[in-house]
Amino acid sequence: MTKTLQQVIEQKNEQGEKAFIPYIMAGDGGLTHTKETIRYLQQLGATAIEVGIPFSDPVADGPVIEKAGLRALAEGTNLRAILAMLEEIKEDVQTPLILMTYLNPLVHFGLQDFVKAATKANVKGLIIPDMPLEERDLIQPFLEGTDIALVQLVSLTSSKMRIQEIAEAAEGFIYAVTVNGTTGGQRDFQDHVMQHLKEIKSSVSLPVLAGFGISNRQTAEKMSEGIDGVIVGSAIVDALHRKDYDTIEQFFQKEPVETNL
Ligand SMILES: O=P(O)(O)OC[C@@H](O)[C@@H](O)c1c[nH]c2ccccc12
Repeated sequence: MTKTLQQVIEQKNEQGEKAFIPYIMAGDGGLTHTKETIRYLQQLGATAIEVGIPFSDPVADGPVIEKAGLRALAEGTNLRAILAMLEEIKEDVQTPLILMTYLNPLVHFGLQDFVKAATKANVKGLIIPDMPLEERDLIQPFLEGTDIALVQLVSLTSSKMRIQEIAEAAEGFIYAVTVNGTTGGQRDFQDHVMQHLKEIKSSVSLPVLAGFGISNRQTAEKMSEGIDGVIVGSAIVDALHRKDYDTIEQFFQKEPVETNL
């Protein structure tokens, strides 16, 4: 039996390392490129990889990811093709894959069919930012008995009570959103963000990872103090688009690797 997303993150932490989850947009540069990118990030030592499904109305996304999504859609990328591609490479990919998608493409695909296809493609986690906790029964019944974790987001404005509610339902890890707003950009984090992250960490048993606005190694290290790791999206998506691999590799401890990119 392969490890769950939560186990993989916990194992990383037990080794004294923070989890690092890069986000990529499926189909940006074409699906063959996405395939190679997944292999590359696995080789670099990503703890898991968050794979974004392009969508025309990405309400939580800032300009970098929105544009990447539009490029992917212009390439003709769709959910079915992405799942087929992931199934094709599943034998070579041990790094857990987390799909990040808005609800609309899933409903369009059919939720039950989607879960079946995602299970076949060995997907280990799911982030649906426009599906509030209260609506999770839309998909949760189909996820029972699979090892796909439905990851929940906690925001800066979530109350203690809300954090508790979310923590009870959450799986995999808690995604602590570090800004009020959309993905991307280089931010000056306020001190209270660190405090907020530590509070979340002290009130939940799942691993806590922070994401939104982390654009370099230094910020990644600072944000992960006292919690279990970070997620970086826009900085990775932008660097991949510019073929700037040094920027990507700065986030990893490891030596540079051979790549077909
Ligand atoms: O791009 P940033 O600021 O590094 O943030 C991570 C983020 O991109 C990724 O996790 C993500 C992309 N789209 C999302 C929508 C909602 C929640 C999270 C996401």
